[in-house]
Amino acid sequence: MIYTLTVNPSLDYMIKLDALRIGEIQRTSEEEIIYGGKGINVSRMLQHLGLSSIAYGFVGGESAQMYVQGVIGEGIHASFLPVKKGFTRINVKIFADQETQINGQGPQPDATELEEMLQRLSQLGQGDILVIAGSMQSSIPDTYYAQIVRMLQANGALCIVDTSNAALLHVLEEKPFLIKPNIQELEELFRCPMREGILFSSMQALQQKGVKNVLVSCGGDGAYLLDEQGAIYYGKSAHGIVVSTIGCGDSMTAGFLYGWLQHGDYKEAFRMGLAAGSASAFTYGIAKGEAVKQLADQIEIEILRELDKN
Ligand SMILES: Nc1ncnc2c1ncn2[C@@H]1O[C@H](COP(=O)(O)OP(=O)(O)O)[C@@H](O)[C@H]1O
Ligand SMILES: O=P(O)(O)OC[C@H]1O[C@](O)(COP(=O)(O)O)[C@@H](O)[C@@H]1O
Repeated sequence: MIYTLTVNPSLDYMIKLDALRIGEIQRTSEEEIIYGGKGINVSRMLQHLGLSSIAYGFVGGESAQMYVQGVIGEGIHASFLPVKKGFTRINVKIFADQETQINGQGPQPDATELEEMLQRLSQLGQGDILVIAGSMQSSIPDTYYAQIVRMLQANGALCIVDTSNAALLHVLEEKPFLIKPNIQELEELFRCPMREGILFSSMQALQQKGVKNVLVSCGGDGAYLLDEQGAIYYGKSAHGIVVSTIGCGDSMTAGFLYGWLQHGDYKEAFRMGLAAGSASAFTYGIAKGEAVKQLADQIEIEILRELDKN
């Protein structure tokens, strides 16, 4: 079974403005609430591609009910733990001449609540896949994701992680199956701009720590994959009219997982990841499965380095 974990889900309040004018009272021209958060977006894209998953996470306060009902209403299997302190955050996504995002803090799980989640996750084992995605609230130790990956991999489950900064650094030590930083997150991690040569050596440094596959997304510039056999691929994004880039990374993670489960091949997984990311860029929200499959044929992938023969 596939599981996703979103420790800090969000009601994504998507609003359209002609232009964003700081310091003024403005009225929206369109508005919508999307039940967001990185893991949930992964579950949603998997569902659109025909794969079911169970979404775990923490919710809190009065916004929790709206969130959980919204997610379940979409047919996503959700099992969220209530947190006493704080409320499920509302992330404001402004579409004007540019995209602006203001992400909230979210509910603060305490030690007992964090332990309860670990108990729940400890049931996963051989044949299960957990996708952990998103940032963590300040009450959660930086080592929490690493602790989860250690426990699950010892049980025989496979882990995919999309996070950044200290949480990502700790996770690397546990050698997950896949990480998917974007280029900015990689630059933050290595504290330097990622020109091509540096990018490859950085991806290899991450793999030397034990991560099997490193997928680095670069927005409209496509993505790079270093697979577990040492091959490096570059894939271009598809061309189209960009509507919203929110959820592109999550779509890419889901597409990659889908492609890998379908074909057992990293290049095909990469193709589906790129197609899913771009399809969501051309959609307001997470793209439908049909749109992803149509784009997959147009995705061009270059092999930059062949497989390691040793
Ligand atoms: N402007 C865009 N045009 C086409 N495809 C895009 C665009 N932005 C993102 N994508 C696709 O989605 C993938 C993930 O996007 P990215 O913005 O790098 O992720 P994240 O949301 O994690 O920052 C990219 O590698 C690309 O395939
Ligand atoms: O957990 P974080 O890093 O605060 O991000 C949460 C936000 O990320 C999203 O999942 C979108 O993520 P991506 O654009 O990186 O795919 C939003 O739905 C949500 O508001």
